[in-house]
Amino acid sequence: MTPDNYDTHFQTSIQTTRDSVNKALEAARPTLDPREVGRVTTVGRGVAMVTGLSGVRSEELLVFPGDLYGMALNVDKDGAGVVLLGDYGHLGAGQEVRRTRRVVDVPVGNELLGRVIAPTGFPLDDLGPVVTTDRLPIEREAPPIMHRDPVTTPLETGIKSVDALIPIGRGQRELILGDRQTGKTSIAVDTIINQKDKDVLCVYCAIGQRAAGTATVIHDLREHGAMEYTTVVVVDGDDPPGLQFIAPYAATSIAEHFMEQGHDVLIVYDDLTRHAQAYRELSLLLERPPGREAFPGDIFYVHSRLLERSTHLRKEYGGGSLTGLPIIETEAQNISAYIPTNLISITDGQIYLSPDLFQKGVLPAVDVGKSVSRVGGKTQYPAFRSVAGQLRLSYSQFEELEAFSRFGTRLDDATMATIEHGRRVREVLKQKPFSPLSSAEQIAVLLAVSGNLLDTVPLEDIPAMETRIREFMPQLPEISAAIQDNTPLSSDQQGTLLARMAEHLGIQPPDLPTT
Ligand SMILES: Nc1ncnc2c1ncn2[C@@H]1O[C@H](COP(=O)(O)OP(=O)(O)OP(=O)(O)O)[C@@H](O)[C@H]1O
Repeated sequence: MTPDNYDTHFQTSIQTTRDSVNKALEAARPTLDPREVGRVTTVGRGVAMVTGLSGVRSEELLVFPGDLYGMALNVDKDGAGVVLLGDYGHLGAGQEVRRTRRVVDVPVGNELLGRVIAPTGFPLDDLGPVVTTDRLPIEREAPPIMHRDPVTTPLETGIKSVDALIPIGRGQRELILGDRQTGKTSIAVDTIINQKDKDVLCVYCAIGQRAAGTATVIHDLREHGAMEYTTVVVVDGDDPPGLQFIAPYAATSIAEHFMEQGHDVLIVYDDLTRHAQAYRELSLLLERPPGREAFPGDIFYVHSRLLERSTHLRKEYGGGSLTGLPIIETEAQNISAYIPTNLISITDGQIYLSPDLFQKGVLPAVDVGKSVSRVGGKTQYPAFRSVAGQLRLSYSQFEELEAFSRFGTRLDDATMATIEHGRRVREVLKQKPFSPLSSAEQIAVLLAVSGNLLDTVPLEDIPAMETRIREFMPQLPEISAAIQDNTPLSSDQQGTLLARMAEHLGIQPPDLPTT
């Protein structure tokens, strides 16, 4: 090697060594990952107080040891009150807590259809992990008023007493309330089952229910093929109150994602009484001042900001809709208690289920007098309205007359006829669970009873008559055509339909000429 060559070789090897030393230094340099770490001071039932996190924001997600997450709810200068979102048995004072700088969010997307998940997105079925590309925060602003359109399309429940007397529209919020075991869940589940082939996606959110009750609902949905278009969000009564509190918000974000893609969506909150109780528990533990019935002062806001997210979006914003069916359990039929009155004033109507009617076997036990739908009437198909328009009024009048007749008063023939007719209407409105009727079938059956066709039929034969009318439906295509054309049934058309049904049933209708 010449001295020149030697020099070049030496320089190159020095450079190589320098490069590798630099590389090694770079790899060994500690990366600074600033983390704000605080300490737990106390742990209560489902809440923890933490200090040392000066920058923590309200509703921020915090991480505790053992992969336990919490949501900061009370933030003040001395520390933060945190709602725990998981099993907190291992947590104690002095343990570390870290900020995440993000809010609580939930996976969203079509992958969730058919799944049963916790409000955190954790799978509760045996279908493997929930893998979605999108996530949304659980707390989101409701769509602004300029993004909203009037409610115009009916949401068919398949339940005669609801569709005929208290119709619901897509984008409406209709409260279902009643004492325990009066059939509240059944109405909601029947409505979900009736959305099959109607292009409506559903989210059922069980809050604080018995595990057995929720399992039955999921079984019923599976059995009737409704899980294909439904997501179930479950939080048990035994779960921490923090999880119960976030559940309806998480479920709404899942539903909103479908709505923003242009789908019509139905969400059931079963039930918001448990949700209010969980929030009351958290608020009392966080030492917030109690108000009426010991609920915190912002309980109205908690529910209104949830239900404001139900709406019908304008076409420019996707045209989807979110119909909300919140459920509330009353105590001793007291619908003027704090939470029921709050929700009655937030929603666009209510379906009240009466324990008295339930005991008498009038099922579903819908109390027509105390139920109302403030926007759904406008969405009813014109063909439906032409048959059921007067039904609500005449049914209420019948109920009054019937109550009066119990005093043993002697009644004239016309009044007796009205009562007998009303009894048949009531019999027709009875319906078993999981037996939804299409709108056309409902119109035919209601036409038969409102056209006095069934007045001579004994009460016990009414269900059989209804079955025969439904079987006869394929021969009454006019009804389906009127629904499709959005036209009412003229009195001539009604007369013809009644005559054909009378002939099929072998009944002499009172208003048709005898032959
Ligand atoms: N239309 C109906 N016909 C016959 N039985 C019904 C009808 N609706 C509900 N039931 C029965 O009534 C019982 C109570 O129904 P459901 O569980 O829906 O009531 P709930 O008010 O939601 O109860 P909870 O207070 O436990 O939440 C159930 O056994 C159900 O099968």
